[in-house]
Amino acid sequence: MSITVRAAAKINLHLGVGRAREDGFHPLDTVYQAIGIHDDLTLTAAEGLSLDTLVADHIDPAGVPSGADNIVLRAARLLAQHAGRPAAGAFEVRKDIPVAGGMAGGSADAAAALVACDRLWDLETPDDVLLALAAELGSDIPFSLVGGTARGVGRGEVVTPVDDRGSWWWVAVPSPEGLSTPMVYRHFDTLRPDATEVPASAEPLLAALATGEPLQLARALHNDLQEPAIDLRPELGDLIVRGESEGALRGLVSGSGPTVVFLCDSADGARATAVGLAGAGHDVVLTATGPVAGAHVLA
Ligand SMILES: C[C@@](CO)(OP(=O)(O)O)[C@H](O)COP(=O)(O)OP(=O)(O)OC[C@H]1O[C@@H](n2ccc(N)nc2=O)[C@H](O)[C@@H]1O
Ligand SMILES: Nc1ncnc2c1ncn2[C@@H]1O[C@H](COP(=O)(O)OP(=O)(O)O)[C@@H](O)[C@H]1O
Repeated sequence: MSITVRAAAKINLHLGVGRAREDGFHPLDTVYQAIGIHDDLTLTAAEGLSLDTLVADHIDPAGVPSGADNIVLRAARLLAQHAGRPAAGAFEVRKDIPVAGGMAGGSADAAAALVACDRLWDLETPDDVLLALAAELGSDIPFSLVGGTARGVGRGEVVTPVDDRGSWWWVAVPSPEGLSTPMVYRHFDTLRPDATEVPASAEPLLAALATGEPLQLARALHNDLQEPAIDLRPELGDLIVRGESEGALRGLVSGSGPTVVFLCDSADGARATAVGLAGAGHDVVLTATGPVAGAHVLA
């Protein structure tokens, strides 16, 4: 018996970051959107626990831990422990989400693992319990379960779906080398010693989202981690300028980077931007729409 669960990449349309809390995490006011770049996880009944990872051509397999450090196995163990049963099953993960790219690929896999184990092991875990286990594993993981477009507060783990009237076209350009999330947050602390306790509010972004107008959304996009990410990787600034000159409405670093996403006005606009960026020498250029669903079982 086996089950396949699909989980999506996320981008942050708004990422307001406040001064670090005593526990080291930063208070956030963020708006996540799940977009159509996916990892698919298949779990097959087996006695032991195992993991096989297959990656798309644009992903370096060396970046994905193969053993107990993989967040898929950590998620399976956490749910098994909670349910008081052994963690058992053979996982196969097909990755298309850039690794260490600011698109929450690991979080998507963890959310998919929680959903797959819950089904295969017949646990019927209540949603609030699954969300709490997800938050224990990582700040972005509750959103990977929920999907769509949602506001995240706290350290990003307290997630509420929001009104989104649009169907938005995105072009995503990953970098060959990932960027460490803790490193980018630490660099934020260095560059912004004056950061306020309360992060920049997501309200203007939410108002733009509700209009369904790409130009309004383009104007409202905001990411407090963009400055530290560009300071660590100056070429990201050049990439944003290039994409905007190829017709995108606005370019933005995705989360902690280094993936850069471009909002386009239409399918044609996205195609033209993608062709322009490929012509400028970017080997990997992905096109996607959002919002899409959170972790869900494929029929
Ligand atoms: C920056 C964001 C924006 O959505 O995403 P990515 O760019 O990584 O995808 C998230 O805040 C990443 O969330 P996630 O990757 O789940 O982080 P966690 O595993 O919980 O934490 C990893 C590390 O990031 C830092 N961290 C994370 C969240 C937060 N609100 N403040 C932090 O300072 C801490 O150093 C923490 O030890
Ligand atoms: N299943 C997984 N997929 C990707 N990365 C994983 C996975 N499990 C653990 N990791 C580790 O998590 C780190 C962050 O990965 P990822 O979630 O892709 O990036 P980001 O936090 O930038 O969104 C990776 O560098 C890798 O060491």
